[in-house]
Amino acid sequence: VRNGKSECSLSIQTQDNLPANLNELVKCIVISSLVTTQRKLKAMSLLNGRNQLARAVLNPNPMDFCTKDLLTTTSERIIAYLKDFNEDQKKAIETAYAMVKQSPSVAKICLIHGPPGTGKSKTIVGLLYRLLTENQRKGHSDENFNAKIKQNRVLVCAPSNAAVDELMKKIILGFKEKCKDKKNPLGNCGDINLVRLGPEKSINNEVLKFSLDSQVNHRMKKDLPSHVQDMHRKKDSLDHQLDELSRQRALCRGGREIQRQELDEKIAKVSKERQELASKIKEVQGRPQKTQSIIILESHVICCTLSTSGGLLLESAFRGQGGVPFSCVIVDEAGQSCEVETLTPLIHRCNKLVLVGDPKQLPPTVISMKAQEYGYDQSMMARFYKLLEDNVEHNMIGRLPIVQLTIQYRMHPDICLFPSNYIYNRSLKTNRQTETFRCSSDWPFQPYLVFDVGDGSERRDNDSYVNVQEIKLVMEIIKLIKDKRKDVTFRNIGIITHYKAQKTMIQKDLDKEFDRKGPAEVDTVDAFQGRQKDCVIVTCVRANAMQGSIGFLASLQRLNVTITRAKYSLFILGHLRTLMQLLPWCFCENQHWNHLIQDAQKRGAIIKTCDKNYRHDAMKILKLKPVLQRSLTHPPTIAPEVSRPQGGLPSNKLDSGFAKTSFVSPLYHTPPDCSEAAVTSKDPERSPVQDLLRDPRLLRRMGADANGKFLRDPQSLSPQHSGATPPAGEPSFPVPQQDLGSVVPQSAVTAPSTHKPHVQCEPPAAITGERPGLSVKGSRRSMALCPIIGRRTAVPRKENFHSKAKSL
Ligand SMILES: Nc1ncnc2c1ncn2[C@@H]1O[C@H](COP(=O)(O)OP(=O)(O)OP(=O)(O)O)[C@@H](O)[C@H]1O
Repeated sequence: VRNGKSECSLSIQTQDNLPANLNELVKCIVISSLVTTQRKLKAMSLLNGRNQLARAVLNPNPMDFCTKDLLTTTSERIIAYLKDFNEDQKKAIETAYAMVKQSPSVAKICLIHGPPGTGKSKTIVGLLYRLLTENQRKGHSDENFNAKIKQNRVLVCAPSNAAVDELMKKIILGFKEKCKDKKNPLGNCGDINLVRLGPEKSINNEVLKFSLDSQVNHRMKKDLPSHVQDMHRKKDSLDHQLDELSRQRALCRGGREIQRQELDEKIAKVSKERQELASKIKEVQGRPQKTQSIIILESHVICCTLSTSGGLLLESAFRGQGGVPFSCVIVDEAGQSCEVETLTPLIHRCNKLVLVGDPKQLPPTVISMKAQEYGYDQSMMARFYKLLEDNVEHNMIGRLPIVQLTIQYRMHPDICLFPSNYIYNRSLKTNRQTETFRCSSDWPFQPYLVFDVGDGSERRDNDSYVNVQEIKLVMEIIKLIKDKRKDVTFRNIGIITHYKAQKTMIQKDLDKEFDRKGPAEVDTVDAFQGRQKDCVIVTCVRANAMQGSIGFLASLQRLNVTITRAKYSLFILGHLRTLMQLLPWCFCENQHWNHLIQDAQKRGAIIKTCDKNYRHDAMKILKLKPVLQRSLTHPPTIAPEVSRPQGGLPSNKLDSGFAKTSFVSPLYHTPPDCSEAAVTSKDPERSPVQDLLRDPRLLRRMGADANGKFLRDPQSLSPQHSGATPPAGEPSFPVPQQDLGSVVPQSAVTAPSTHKPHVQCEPPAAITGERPGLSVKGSRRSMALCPIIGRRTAVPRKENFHSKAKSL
């Protein structure tokens, strides 16, 4: 600090396009740190020499993955503990536990696949409990919590700080709750020792007291003589003074030159004093490295980002200790980290890797198209998953060696229905209690509706898009929700849009309407990954029936995250003709939205609307009169014991008198002036693939002859999911055909045209370089400066946890 100003020296090397004798000011922007990249490089270069898992990672075969058949003996106490878990979760815990208990020299990987809300974090906590408590009871050395080398130390990582912190909150709650003697806990987190590595500024306040730095500070201060403690207090006070002076300096604008100078001088003086004091403290109390190492060695669970696990801190703490420092490495959100990032914690030579995640949700964010071409945006978990699925398909193995979590605790069953059938091969079921809560009459709104905003049109806004009509409808819906439920707050409603310009405009309207106390949070789908809201409104924006391109909206993973965030109500707003248009030049582009819309159509969940009816049509989100209400998805079924296949409870049992209207009322008929926006499908029973097969160009591309006979396997172009929306009448969609007429009259139904002229088609997102929440131009600029961005900065997820975590 010189004259009250912070200065730093930089050495800049140029590629000779700047004159060497440049005397002008040069503006420098820090684009990114290379630390993470260096760690990834290090992990790759060390992989072969250090780790027996290397072969399994590079050239995996099914034997490298552990299966459910590994049996372990379980104590009464563990059996009692596991009562809180469902069967899948128990299997996952037992499988991973058995793997860790195998000889440390046997390299093995355990894959735990958990669709949205299926309790991945809960399962990790259960696994940690299983691993860390067994030995304590048997009087092993781990009972001594000061033991330098833990028998059972676990490294828990996730790709982002936010994800690590969210998981940590659950670990803390889980272990504190199960502490044997709460008044005399054996560790700093119930009966275990827990530490969070990483810079304090990136750690969530709720878990900050477990950070390595605060534990080091606490321990060092505690053991210090009183005069050093005084020095610490003095330093804290100088910090405080500096903050205050800087604040005054920032406010001192205009022509107050003398005052500014005085403040600058004071700041310089206090800074100098603080710096000298800090050096003195270091001198007298010694370096914190030793304390850091002790805390790390004493910890049972070490939590950090994948990148931090490759830092020098862990390496130096374990140097000279001998043996492998961890009994296993657990990676949460493994579907969201790049391969090389996932390699990082393996530098510690641990042979047991547990990957927990969902490759069917958003993959790692990689901006560079080139990097994407080389598969850099594919996670290790996704690669393993594909390989194992291929093995099953080719009968090389009988079943997938992946533990699947299949019971979800988040969504209303009507919301869960489509993702379960289409994305998760009909395997995702709703926990019965969750179903009862979600269908409760306390919640006055319908669970699942798709609004066809037929008169909406997209407008380019710089490098993004807006759709003003959809915004109008969003506002009508929000106003209605707010009107009906005064208790609905910012935390309860999420508005998801894929376009920055739309987000900004909605935010402005919300601020205006609700005086900045907006009842909803607006953001991109990427920001919502891992989070949930009571009600989610999706505005799709794209409405370009002439071109049909929907950009990055088309990705199945993005669609999946978009439609699986809501607990009670999901309202999707879009221009359905654009969304379901199957493009002749890119068969795959809109196929997923096409399926979603066809499914909604079969379930009678589509509401066609246009400008003059927005307010009126928004009312249709209200639940129906009890006598007329029925599940949109299923007739009543007898629920099996724990959970049952998708479909709401017969809502007439539960819904109360909030209703204003009914699905069979004329309200739901297409108003005459909306006919333009008819939802299109020639034959609702015909699958989109069948429709496409009529197009000779597509037939050729799919390897079929003019009669539609396949010359090669059409699977490569057909939806990759065997759970694709089945034709009406199949058991999973038992809505009778006549239901369709009550919402969208059959007469309005026409086929999506696959014969648009090629020249008018906009290139797909992959070509335009579109990125979620980024402007097109912005992303190109980023590509030039920063070829690869491995991680998005995630926003804390799972807001429902906050209230509990406050009591930590
Ligand atoms: N066996 C269970 N019994 C009761 N509730 C459960 C069970 N498993 C999970 N839950 C609840 O389901 C919710 C979601 O759990 P969790 O956060 O662990 O899921 P997740 O798979 O990590 O979610 P996400 O998809 O957001 O990553 C939590 O409120 C949790 O308490």
